[in-house]
Amino acid sequence: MAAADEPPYGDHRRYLIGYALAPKKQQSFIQPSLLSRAAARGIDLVPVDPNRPLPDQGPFDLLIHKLYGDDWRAQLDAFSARHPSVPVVDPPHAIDRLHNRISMLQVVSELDVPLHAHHTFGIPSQVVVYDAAALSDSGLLAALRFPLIAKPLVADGTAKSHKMSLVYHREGLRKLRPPLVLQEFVNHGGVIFKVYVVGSHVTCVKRRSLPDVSNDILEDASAEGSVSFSQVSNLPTERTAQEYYEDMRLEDAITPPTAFINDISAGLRRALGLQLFNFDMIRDVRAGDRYLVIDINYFPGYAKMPGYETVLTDFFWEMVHKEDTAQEEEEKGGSNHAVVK
Ligand SMILES: Nc1ncnc2c1ncn2[C@@H]1O[C@H](COP(=O)(O)OP(=O)(O)OP(=O)(O)O)[C@@H](O)[C@H]1O
Ligand SMILES: O=P(O)(O)O[C@H]1[C@H](OP(=O)(O)O)[C@@H](OP(=O)(O)O)[C@@H](O)[C@@H](O)[C@@H]1OP(=O)(O)O
Ligand SMILES: [Mg+2]
Ligand SMILES: [Mg+2]
Repeated sequence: MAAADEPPYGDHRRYLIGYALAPKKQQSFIQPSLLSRAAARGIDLVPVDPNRPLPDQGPFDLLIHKLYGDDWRAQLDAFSARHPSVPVVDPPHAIDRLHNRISMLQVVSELDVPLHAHHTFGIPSQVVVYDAAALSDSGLLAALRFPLIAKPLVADGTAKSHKMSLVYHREGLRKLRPPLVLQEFVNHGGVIFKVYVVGSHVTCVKRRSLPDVSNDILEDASAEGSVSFSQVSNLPTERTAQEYYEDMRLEDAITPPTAFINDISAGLRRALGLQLFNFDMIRDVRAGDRYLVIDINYFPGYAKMPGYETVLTDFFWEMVHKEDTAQEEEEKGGSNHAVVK
């Protein structure tokens, strides 16, 4: 991999990267520190205007995006038809898979990853519920053990798609609004591992998560059947959570081995066909070194990743030079080139 300050092969041409991001994302991701880091390596980042024909903008050497909808999809198709050699990170059809919480995690179960001596991974048991009638279907629920976490089936970045409920008892299911996924809540010591993937780069950080659910809560028949939340910090059981966190030190949680995380990341990157994503992983307290992937997000909040400016700049640099190398080979009448689109 190229060092961060390696000169761009002595060529002084500049590269233009177009970004298409929602205003909130643009605000968090496009920091002056990223712009200057990239500029120092000959890369300029400019916003695209999604309301103007995309093929007429630029000319770009690379396009990155996190926008949804048919209009945007049509824009990207038109762009790729006009500029077939310009990489679009990432392909919309590959991103789509992350918009459904079943297809999102299905890929984890199918991963082809080398075996690690002590560490294993998987996903929590879960079922999809399409209508309210299914919520009282005992056959459907037989496969699951309470507590459950109910998540909207669709994960499309809307506030609604982040609204979840922790369900302690069967009665708690009545308030829920399908379509949703019922997933077993797995006690994990209140720490989540967020693994950020940027092409071949992988960074794992620890974050606070929901506290473990005690047997007392599960056995308390008078307690609420469910509580809803959309941000862990906004839990209704805030006091309890706060007390819990006082006893828990994030630094004490042991990060899973790097090789293990890297292998899962590489497997996911290959299987998903995506370059920019993160996934959330928890360690099942019942099962030693068993880890469960619970969520995968497209183009997450990279600005929260330590050293994100360098990591992203390296990635951009590789992407635009990959294209150069491929073009040179084509001009030489050489081999087929693999462009990530
Ligand atoms: N099966 C589970 N067992 C235990 N805790 C869970 C489980 N699933 C989710 N959580 C907790 O709930 C939080 C939210 O769940 P999840 O990550 O699926 O939601 P999200 O809205 O997609 O999050 P993000 O903001 O990362 O996109 C997790 O960060 C974790 O703290
Ligand atoms: O808000 P941030 O920038 O930090 O990023 C969050 C991102 O929101 P944004 O894309 O609107 O910005 C979320 O995307 P949507 O599901 O809502 O599409 C999701 O990917 C979170 O997991 C990210 O947080 P992280 O996982 O990195 O902690
Ligand atoms: Mg998550
Ligand atoms: Mg998510």
